[in-house]
Amino acid sequence: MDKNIVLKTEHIDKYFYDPVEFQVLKNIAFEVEKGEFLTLVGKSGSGKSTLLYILSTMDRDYKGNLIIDNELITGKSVDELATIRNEKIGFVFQFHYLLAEFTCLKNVMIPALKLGKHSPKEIEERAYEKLKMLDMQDQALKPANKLSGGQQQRIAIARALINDPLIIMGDEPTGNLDSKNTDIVFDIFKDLTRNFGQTIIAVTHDDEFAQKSDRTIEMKDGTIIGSHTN
Ligand SMILES: Nc1ncnc2c1ncn2[C@@H]1O[C@H](COP(=O)(O)OP(=O)(O)OP(=O)(O)O)[C@@H](O)[C@H]1O
Repeated sequence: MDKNIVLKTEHIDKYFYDPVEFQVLKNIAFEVEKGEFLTLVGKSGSGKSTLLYILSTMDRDYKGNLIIDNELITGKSVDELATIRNEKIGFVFQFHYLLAEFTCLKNVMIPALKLGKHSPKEIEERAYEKLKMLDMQDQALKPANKLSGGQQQRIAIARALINDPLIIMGDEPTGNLDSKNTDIVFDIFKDLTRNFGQTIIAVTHDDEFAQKSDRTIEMKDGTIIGSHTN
């Protein structure tokens, strides 16, 4: 098998017990290849966010297996998961959660400072590199809250890239953007997958965004009902 699989789920089931027992995910099994731009779609309540939470190693309470980078993630401790997450996963959310008073540069540096693998000077250089990739280097020293929504999302993408993650997970990454900025974010994701071998898994309600991605997994009532190569 010469496919380069970066993430795999095997028969993932998940239940919620409050207020009554309810199976939110049923037998979720799929693989994601390196460099793939994958979108997860489905009606509200179909289980997309619950699944993304598991894929991003933030939820440990499920049945089945999650494998990332050929390593079994299921069963690891909270601390082990935090390390794996910092090293291998970048996050882009609907709301960017930038620290408003901090400069853009500092915001981008934070996940690398937390990881503590490089000196602050090296991290600053890397942060400038990422800002440059996103054409945001001129904004580096501005406080994050002085930028437009679209610009702030680009800073959030630079922040997600700072530790050179294996996978970027997006939870409605364009949910708060107008169509022009949605297109910009889409083009950035496409460029990252095409030219930098980045893998992206994004939950979206935007059908057009999904149809332009490489592959769309469709969920309904906690199951995968389709996987379409676009
Ligand atoms: N903590 C929880 N306890 C109980 N039920 C929950 C919990 N979180 C989510 N659910 C239920 O699980 C189902 C799936 O929710 P989830 O948020 O994963 O759906 P979704 O597809 O991401 O929806 P949306 O598109 O609206 O974000 C829903 O019926 C929701 O009400």
